[in-house]
Formats: sequence, C-alpha cells, structure tokens
Amino acid sequence: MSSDKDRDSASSSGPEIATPTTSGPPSPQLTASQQYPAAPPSGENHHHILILLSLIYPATIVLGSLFSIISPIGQSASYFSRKNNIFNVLFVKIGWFWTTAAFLVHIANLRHPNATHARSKALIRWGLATLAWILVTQWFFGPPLMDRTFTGTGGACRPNYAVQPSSLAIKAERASTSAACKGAGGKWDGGHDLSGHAFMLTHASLFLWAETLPRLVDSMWRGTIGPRNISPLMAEWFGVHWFVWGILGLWWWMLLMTSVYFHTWPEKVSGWLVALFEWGILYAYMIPLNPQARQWFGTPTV
Ligand SMILES: CCCCCCCC/C=C\CCCCCCCC(=O)SCCNC(=O)CCNC(=O)[C@H](O)C(C)(C)COP(=O)(O)OP(=O)(O)OC[C@H]1O[C@@H](n2cnc3c(N)ncnc32)[C@H](O)[C@@H]1OP(=O)(O)O
Repeated sequence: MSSDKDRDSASSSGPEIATPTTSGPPSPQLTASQQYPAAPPSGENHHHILILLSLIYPATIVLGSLFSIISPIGQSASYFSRKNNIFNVLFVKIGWFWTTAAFLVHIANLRHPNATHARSKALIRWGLATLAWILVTQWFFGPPLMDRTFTGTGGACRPNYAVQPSSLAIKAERASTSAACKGAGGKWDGGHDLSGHAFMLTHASLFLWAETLPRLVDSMWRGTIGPRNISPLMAEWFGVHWFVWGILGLWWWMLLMTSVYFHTWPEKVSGWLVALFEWGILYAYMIPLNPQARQWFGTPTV
C-alpha cells in the first residue's frame, strides 16, 4: 500500500481526496454477479460533493433572512432570538472548541494505512483553519478583522454618559474591539458589523465537511451500496460520525437562527463570504488542483 507521500506525488492529474482502505472495499476484479460498484466514489467526486454541500450555507442565510421578513413567526421573539439561549452560550460562543473536539475524534479514528502521517497533515490543515478563525474573530495584530471592518466603516463604541460613570464611559470611548466595548458598557454602533456567527458557523462547517467527507462517503457506500453489514456500520456511526454530524447539524440550525433573528443582510453575507476564503483556497482549489500543495498539506482521508 502506498503512503500518502507516494500517492500525492503520483497523482498530478487531478483531485484525489480519499485513499483506498486496508479493509472493506472489494477488489476491482469483481465478477459480474456482484451487484455493487467495486469501490467507493473517488476523490474527484468528493471534490464535487464538497462544492455542492458548500451551497447549503448561502441557501440557509437567504432562507432565514426571507423568513424573518415575510413570516410573522420570524418576526416574533422566540427562545432562539435570545442571545442567552443555551445553544448559543454553551456551544456557539465556544464553537471553535467544539469543532476542534469533533475533528479530533475524527482523526483519532482514521483507518488510513499510514494514520500517523495522515493525522499530522490533518493537524496542519486544522492549524490553518484555526489561524483564519483567530485572524477574523480574535486578533489581527491588534483588534480582529471583524472589529477592524467595523471601525473602518465608521463604527465606534458609543458610551452612554447618562447612565455610565465617567471612568467607564471614557473606557468605552477608547474601546477598539466589540468585546472591550461591551465590557465597558458601551454600544458598538454605526459601522458594518460583519456577523461573527455567520462567519464562524460557516467556516467551521466547511472545515468539518472537507475533513470528514471521504470517511462519510466511504461509510455510506459500505452501508447502502457496498457489501451490507450492519454491525461495522453501527460501530462507525457510534464511534466516529455522531459527533461530527451533531456539530454540523447544530451549526446549521444556529446559522438559520442567526439569519432569522440577527444582523442585516450585508452583515450576514460578508460573514459568509469571509468564511469561504481559507476553505476555498485550501480545499476547493489547492488540494484538488495542485500536487505540490498536496505534498505540503496532505489530503483529507478515510
Ligand atoms: C490525536 C488524538 C486526539 C484524541 C482526541 C479525543 C477527543 C478530545 C476532546 C476534546 C479536546 C478538545 C481540545 C480543543 C482545543 C481547541 C482550542 C480552541 O479552539 S479553544 C477556543 C474556544 N473559543 C471559541 O471557540 C470562541 C468561539 N467564538 C467566537 O469566535 C465568537 O464568539 C463568534 C465569532 C462566534 C461570535 O462573535 P460575537 O457573538 O461577538 O459576534 P456576532 O456573531 O456578530 O453576534 C452579535 C450578537 O448577536 C448575537 N447572536 C448572533 N447570532 C445568534 C444566535 N444564533 N443565537 C443567539 N445570539 C446570536 C451574539 O450572541 C452577539 O451578542 P452579544 O454581542 O454577545 O451580546
């Protein structure tokens, strides 16, 4: 069985995301009497599936925003319109932690023949995704990009002199991040407030899809098209997929709620667009199309 490195240098002609597995898929020399395809879909198909899946997120933003405009339910307050709802506080507000945990469970269970090498490359890709998340939401040589966008488009922290003690009001006036402004009791007001939720939920979901898709497709192939055997499939589901699917499902729902209850159209769209950046360069362009990039960053695998 060839290693990731061998495979990467050999495959210069097109996308190759998944690798063959050591156990499971039947050999290509199947007799005509066998009713299922000889192997799970190839890496090239994964690339196309991934691009299609990425359309879920703009569609969700459009759907939620339209719903908030035309439906009375969308306009009325609900549990999910509260900032302190439990899913927001316990999950989205520390969303990169949960995304990382689901990703770690996935890579801990890789069945790639050279899993150590595959894991180290996967951790490099996680590092790039983490860096993108940090630059946009936490720190960009000072305030993060989302706060710089806000102040760069005329926004500022407005103190409320009427109710705030003057020391806090001065602190608010000087705040250059939304967190500092909130901490000083000011109002983050007036600029383009790129939706951090739209960014993070889309960015994290696209990362998880890209990393886990080969394994998900492989498991589905085994369960529905390939040789049917329910117990390994159950082990797959309870051992690996439940966490990733749970997080993907919750991120989708919270993006829908953000689209219904929070932010303006342009703020949600800019959050989504910024989320495409790192994912688009790495997973939609470099890994499928550039053999050199595959050497450096590896390819998501089963
Ligand atoms: C090799 C083998 C391994 C084996 C392994 C086995 C398993 C091991 C298991 C486990 C180990 C795990 C190890 C992990 C290590 C990881 C390291 C880390 O990553 S630690 C980082 C954690 N920190 C985060 O994750 C922060 C994430 N949060 C953020 O970045 C921000 O909060 C962000 C961008 C999501 C949101 O920022 P905004 O809330 O300030 O801004 P806006 O989205 O524009 O929202 C404006 C307002 O609208 C509300 N809003 C918007 N949408 C809402 C919604 N849907 N629901 C409620 N409110 C909403 C918001 O709550 C906000 O309100 P308001 O300003 O707070 O008052």
